[in-house]
Amino acid sequence: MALPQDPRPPLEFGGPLGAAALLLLLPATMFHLLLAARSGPARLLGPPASLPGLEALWSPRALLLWLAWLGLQAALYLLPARKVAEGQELKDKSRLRYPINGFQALVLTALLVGLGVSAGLPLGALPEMLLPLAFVATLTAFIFSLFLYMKAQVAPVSALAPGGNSGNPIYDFFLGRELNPRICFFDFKYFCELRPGLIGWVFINLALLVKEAELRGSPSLAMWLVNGFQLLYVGDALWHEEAVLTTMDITHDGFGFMLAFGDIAWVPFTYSLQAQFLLRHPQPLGLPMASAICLINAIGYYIFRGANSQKNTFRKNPSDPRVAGLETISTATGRKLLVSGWWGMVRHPNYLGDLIMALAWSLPCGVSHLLPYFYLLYFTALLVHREARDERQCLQKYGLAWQEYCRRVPYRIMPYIY
Ligand SMILES: NC(=O)C1=CN([C@@H]2O[C@H](COP(=O)(O)OP(=O)(O)OC[C@H]3O[C@@H](n4cnc5c(N)ncnc54)[C@H](OP(=O)(O)O)[C@@H]3O)[C@@H](O)[C@H]2O)C=CC1
Ligand SMILES: CC(C)=CCC[C@@H](C)[C@H]1CC=C2C3=C(CC[C@@]21C)[C@@]1(C)CC[C@H](O)C(C)(C)[C@@H]1CC3
Repeated sequence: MALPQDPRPPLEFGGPLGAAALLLLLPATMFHLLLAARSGPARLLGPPASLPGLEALWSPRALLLWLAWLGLQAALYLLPARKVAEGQELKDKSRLRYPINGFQALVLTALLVGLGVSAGLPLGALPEMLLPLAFVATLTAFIFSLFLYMKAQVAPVSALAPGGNSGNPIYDFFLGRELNPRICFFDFKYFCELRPGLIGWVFINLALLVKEAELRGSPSLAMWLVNGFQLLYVGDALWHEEAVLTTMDITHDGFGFMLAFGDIAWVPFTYSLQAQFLLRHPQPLGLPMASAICLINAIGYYIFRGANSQKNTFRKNPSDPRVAGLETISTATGRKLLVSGWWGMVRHPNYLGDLIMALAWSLPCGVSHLLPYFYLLYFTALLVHREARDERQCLQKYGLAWQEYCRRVPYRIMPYIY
């Protein structure tokens, strides 16, 4: 493994051509999945049974609902927070401050939706609006990314992200130029990463469950499992909201189309694919199988949470008794790397746990269709690519110490396999 010599970051995602292709491919894939999930054959591969006209995509009601949703989440973000956390140190040695009130936003949204439903709000009508909602979310992502691109023109150089400033407008629009774009205390990237899309995902799932109950008398066991597992995942992310401040997205990546579209459109409309599939393709699921799937999800969650918490605790305070006994290697930066505990098993144990959970989310959908396994396939590709990006950055940051870590912990994600 050679240490990188060139201080300019290499172009990622296939450079400008790859970025241009992804700008079209990502929204096209999302619409393909939405259409496939509602079609009889539910084919992942191959063209959808029919293409929607503009009237199926455009709806003023969907636009209003979407704007109200964004407004509500922005208002909840601005409410007084139980804690204000500091982010990682920036290039100019300053630290940004972030409100920790994401879980509170989830609970308040649930209360408001509950009140709305008891006042007659037809939650079961939401599944019929998914297509136009996804359309306005995509439009919003394009317009918002354009705003972010222009905002970066007037940002100081110290506010720019390490990548995303190649000079090629398509590449930079896709990757994002500014690291932490914000207006006053309102941080756009942090807000989008955890609020409208992630919370929206849970309520889309819930609406699909309600619709299934309307259609068939009660929700199926498979639908309960998918809703429960994904609610646990989102609730966990918001409960441990502060931990997102050390992820690659916040500390390294600029905020451009990739993350804006990913956060506000891709996450709610493609991560709810299993529940969308189950609404139109009910699957029988017995208790023994359901228990086995719950066990798989629990194992995945145990590894995911254990690994993420161990690293966060260690990064916050290496002398914390929960991590003080773990073996470490020193690096030239003064920071240490864990080489025992979860991080001594593979170099990305948190990815392993996340992938096991992804499998558990698809299994309730049976094995008759490939479509509900899209998340598992896409997520494997995303994490393998993300792992390679992270390794490159760590090698640059930690040099020989990282090489020593790779020697001591040879597997990346899956022990003895990868
Ligand atoms: N559901 C989804 O769509 C997605 C979920 N995720 C999940 O998000 C979570 C966060 O992932 P991500 O941001 O990619 O990265 P990680 O949380 O894995 O963080 C990687 C960083 O951890 C630090 N690190 C690496 N090895 C060690 C070690 N041995 N000891 C101490 N520190 C170490 C390094 O940063 P430093 O040394 O600077 O602290 C490295 O850059 C994961 O659980 C992932 O599965 C991610 C993407 C999408
Ligand atoms: C294909 C495409 C548009 C890619 C963009 C990728 C984004 C969808 C993901 C990048 C990193 C993410 C994270 C989460 C959701 C998906 C995105 C935005 C996350 C918020 C999910 C919940 C986890 O607990 C998490 C907080 C660790 C996680 C952070 C990274």
